Amino acid sequence: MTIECVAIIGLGLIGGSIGLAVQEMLPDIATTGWDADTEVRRRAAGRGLVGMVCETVAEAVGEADLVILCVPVGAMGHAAEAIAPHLKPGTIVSDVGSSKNSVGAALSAALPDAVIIPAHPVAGTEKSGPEAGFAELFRHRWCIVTPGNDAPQDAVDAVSGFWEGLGAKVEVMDADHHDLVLAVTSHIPHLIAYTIVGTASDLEDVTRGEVIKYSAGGFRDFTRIAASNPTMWRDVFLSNRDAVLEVLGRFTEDLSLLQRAIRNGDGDTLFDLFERTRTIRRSIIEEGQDDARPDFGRKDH
Ligand SMILES: NC(=O)C1=CN([C@@H]2O[C@H](COP(=O)(O)OP(=O)(O)OC[C@H]3O[C@@H](n4cnc5c(N)ncnc54)[C@H](O)[C@@H]3O)[C@@H](O)[C@H]2O)C=CC1
Ligand SMILES: O=C(O)C(=O)Cc1ccc(O)cc1
Repeated sequence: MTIECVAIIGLGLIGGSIGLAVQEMLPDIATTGWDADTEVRRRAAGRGLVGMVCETVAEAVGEADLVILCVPVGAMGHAAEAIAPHLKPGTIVSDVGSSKNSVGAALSAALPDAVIIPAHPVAGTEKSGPEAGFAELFRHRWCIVTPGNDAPQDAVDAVSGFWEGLGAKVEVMDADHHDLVLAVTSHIPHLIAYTIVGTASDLEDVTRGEVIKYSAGGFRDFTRIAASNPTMWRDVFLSNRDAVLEVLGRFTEDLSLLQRAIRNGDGDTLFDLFERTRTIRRSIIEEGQDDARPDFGRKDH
């Protein structure tokens, strides 16, 4: 199955990065794009995020062999309904949503006859919008593909090959497992960051100026994550509710154990945990997965 034309719906950080990456790394594939926001379309055209920014969704997807929905998870169903009447037969529809179960269900409901191959590039930043995209975003990063049981293998291979062409490493997984893994590695860490930054800003005896002035590395790192797109992350937590609540339950139990250890002066419990967690950080650095920004995340950096 050859992909000659890709349509990107949603021209923000991820859609824009895909558009730039295809033009740079897969120049034989034509790119079209559309965004519901007129101003985003104008800025996307200005940056040349895709070969042609279209004024209608029909124009954007009509010739596409692959359509990739790059909108917030809560908007995937609407975007799928908008493209539905305009697809040519055999077009593959994919997405980049950070949660996969609910998105897969929304796409199947809106596009009962389409070939749907959901995917999630596990690469991003705290930034959003058409100015935030860059072509190298996916290089050396994982992209998880979550096809349904009846998905045609040639379409799975086409989507996997597409992501590999953008420099990503591909793993195929079922959507349930994806959602549990990402709850641990991405969704709960974001929730923790949002919480601690909120807690700091609510402390009555510590001024806002002091929080900013004395923000040592730890708090500063949390503020980067807590600056992430509110619409996108609201949708992630609402859509991956079950897995997030499952992992959050475990997390709060573990936090209570640490609370008790501190109260009891139990240094061994604290030390043993901190020693164990340090090895995880070392493994991430050895894997070359330590930063999402350009020029990072490579062993040769
Ligand atoms: N930001 C990140 O680091 C990552 C995000 N993702 C996923 O990628 C998707 C997009 O996220 P970003 O690019 O960061 O967001 P973004 O906010 O930068 O871009 C989303 C774009 O979608 C447009 N949009 C919203 N509803 C629409 C609709 N119904 N039809 C057409 N356009 C519509 C918005 O106008 C906006 O320009 C989300 O589902 C997110 O979960 C996946 C990996 C990383
Ligand atoms: O900026 C960061 O640290 C991220 O975690 C980016 C990110 C956000 C959402 C995803 O689904 C995947 C990656």
